[in-house]
Order: sequence, then structure tokens, then C-alpha cells
Amino acid sequence: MSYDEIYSKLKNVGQEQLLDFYDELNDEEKENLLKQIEKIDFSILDLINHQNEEKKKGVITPLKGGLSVADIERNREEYTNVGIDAIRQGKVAALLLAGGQGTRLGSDKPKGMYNIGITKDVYIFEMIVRNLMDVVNQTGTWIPLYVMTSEKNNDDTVKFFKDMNYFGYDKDYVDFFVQEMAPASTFDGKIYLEEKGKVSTSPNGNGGWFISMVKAGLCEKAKKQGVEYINIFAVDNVCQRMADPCFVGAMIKNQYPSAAKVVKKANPEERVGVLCYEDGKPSIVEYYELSDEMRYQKDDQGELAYKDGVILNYLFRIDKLEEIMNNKLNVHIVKKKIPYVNAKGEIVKPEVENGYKFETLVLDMIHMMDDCLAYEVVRNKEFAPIKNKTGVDSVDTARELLKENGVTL
Ligand SMILES: CC(=O)N[C@H]1[C@@H](OP(=O)(O)O)O[C@H](CO)[C@@H](O)[C@@H]1O
Repeated sequence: MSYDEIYSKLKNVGQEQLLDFYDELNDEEKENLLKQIEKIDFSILDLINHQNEEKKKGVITPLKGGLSVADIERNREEYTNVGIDAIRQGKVAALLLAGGQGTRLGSDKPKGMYNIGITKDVYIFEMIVRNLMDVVNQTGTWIPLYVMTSEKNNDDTVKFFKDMNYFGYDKDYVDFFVQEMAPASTFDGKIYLEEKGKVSTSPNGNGGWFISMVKAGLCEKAKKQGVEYINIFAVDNVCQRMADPCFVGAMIKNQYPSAAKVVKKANPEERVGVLCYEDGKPSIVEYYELSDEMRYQKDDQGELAYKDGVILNYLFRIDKLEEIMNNKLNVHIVKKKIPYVNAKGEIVKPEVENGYKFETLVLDMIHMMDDCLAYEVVRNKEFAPIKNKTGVDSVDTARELLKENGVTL
């Protein structure tokens, strides 16, 4: 599109500010900016006006029928054998959500590049690959590993894996793909510029993973290789087991279209989403959406009624994902501090929230499934999320848990 076409497009949607510094740019910057603007989905901004029309949740009820740690122990051998068979037949792939940066850890690199070692280097990515290698060794099968990055961290991530020789993984089984971006705007819906020649964008949330995977041709590739199940998981949990044969086997044996690893919530305030039912379908209510009534509600045994905290480790059947991929996912509008170019052309890093980012979330995909198996894991073995540098859910707590589990750092 030419400058004139872009300008009139922007005028129609009241976003001409994106061209405020156009004349100051060199030819290459001009071209890049126009290309970036061309790709923006402006309809997303309409949501700002509708966000007060509360998205009505259905009737929420506690989960029933999940597998507790004891249930799993009773059937561990059988589940594990079913899972190992599926893995050996090439039916299982793992997908790492790694679009985020280590900003909260004080790093401007991809979160997975963060070094949690004490006496030697141990990177988050390395721990994750090591955990997956356990299953490779157990089954004698390389498991395809897809790594979702973002525009911001793709080059660093790919280079790091290469430099580190894929941490011993067979590189033929590792594919990277880039998550899409969404624009960031003021509270009034005006899209920010991040630089004079660059629209402010951020990764579009972890719900975009399947569409991005399809667009990258990786879903086709996976299916051709016979993959039927995808285990997606977050970069921040260094203790989790992925492509875990027992987890895979439990889902297959019990014929679920999806499954989620859960931990019993440590306390009502813990910042994890809870798996429950909404109008009879599986649903996840995020910690910031949970009403106090639900947060403290007890069941007949005196336990929390909503106790199944998701650890962001889900298994999906690919055919079920394809069925729902054209359904519209909810877009969540999140208030954030967004660096921007002010009217004078200076870059401002705000101290307080100054606008919105737009994200879709994987947990909304769970609600589109007919059912989801809650599979309880032992917190001290599998849940050490690294959200902060110190304190709760931090580098410190993860290090302690890793040590407890015999990992030398
Ligand atoms: C949108 C999303 O997937 N949120 C996840 C994710 O939350 P954070 O806000 O990234 O901490 O990780 C939690 C587990 O660490 C999980 O309980 C929650 O549901």
C-alpha cells in the first residue's frame, strides 16, 4: 500500500498519529512503518468500548472427576505404558511457550536464557530440555519440540539454542515459530508508537499459539509425522515434566480431548488459575477473576472447593484443536505500562499504567473442549514457576526446589 492509501485507512479509523514522524524517517524506515501499519487489525480496538459490558460467565461449579495423586499412583504403571506406546509411535509432541522476556528478572533477553545456576551456568531453557530428555531416554524416541518465540526474542532464542548445541537435543526435532503481535494503545484506543518509525506492539497472548503454529506450517508437518497430541507448557516452570508418559497415558486411557496438570492450591490467594466447570464445560478462572466467595468456598470434606490450580501444562488432541481453530477466542484487555513516543518525539518510559495490551489466552481454548482431565501433580516435584527474582514464585524458590530434587546448580 502507498502512503496515501495508508493515510486514508488511518484517517477512517482515527489513527493518523502513527504517521506523525513519517517525514523524519529514511526510506527504509518509511517502508517498514507502512508495512507494519498495513498488518494491524484495528477491529481489536473496538473491544475497549465494550469491555464494561461484562462478559457474562456461565454457571461455575467445582471440578469433578479429576485424578488425584493417589488415583494416579494406583494406575501409574498402566497409564505410563499407554503413554510410552503413544510416544514410541510418534504421536506426542511438546510445545514450549517462550515468547516472553526476562524483564521481571531484570534481563532484556528471552526469559529462557536466564541463568539460574549458582556454581555453574544452568539456563532455564537448559533445564526444560533436560526434563524432556528424560522422556527421550525412557522411551528411546525423540519427541518433536516446537518453540514459540515472539518477534522480540526470536533471533536471540534461535541463536542461543544453536550456540548451546540445542543442549544435547537432536536439532532435527526442534522447530521455532513466531507468535503474532497485537498493537498497544492508550486508554482511548489510540495506538502508540514505540519509536518514530515503529508501531508499539506486544505478543498477542498465549492463546495465539495454535493459529501461529498452523500459519508456520508446523501443524501440517506434525500431522504428517503422525503427531496426535500436543503438550504445551510455559517457559517459567523449571521442574515440570513434559510429554510425561503417565500424563499422556491417563488422558488417552480415560478418553479426554484435553488435560491439564494441576496442583492443589497452596492457599486461597495463590496466583494460579483454577480448573472448574462453566455451564457443564471445562473452564479456567484466572486468579484475578476469582470472586471472594469462590476463593474461600469449602467442599464437604472441608477442602477448598476450587482447589485445582493449573500450572500451564496442557495436553490437547490436534484434531480437536483444528475443530475449534476458527472459533473466535476472547480477547482480554490488560492494563500495562507501555513505553511510547510523545508529541515531541521523545521516548517515554511510564511509571504507571498508561494503556492497554490485547491478549488471547490458552485457557479459553480449554473452555472450547468438551472436557478436560484434571491431573494432579506433586507440587514439590513439578511446580517451581519463576515469575520474580526473589520472594514467592521466584528464582530463589525454584533453586530450592531443584536442589530438593537432586539438581546441582
Ligand atoms: C493466562 C495464563 O495462562 N495464565 C497462567 C499463568 O499465569 P501468570 O499470570 O503468567 O502467572 O501461569 C500460572 C501458573 O504459573 C497459571 O495458573 C495461569 O493460569
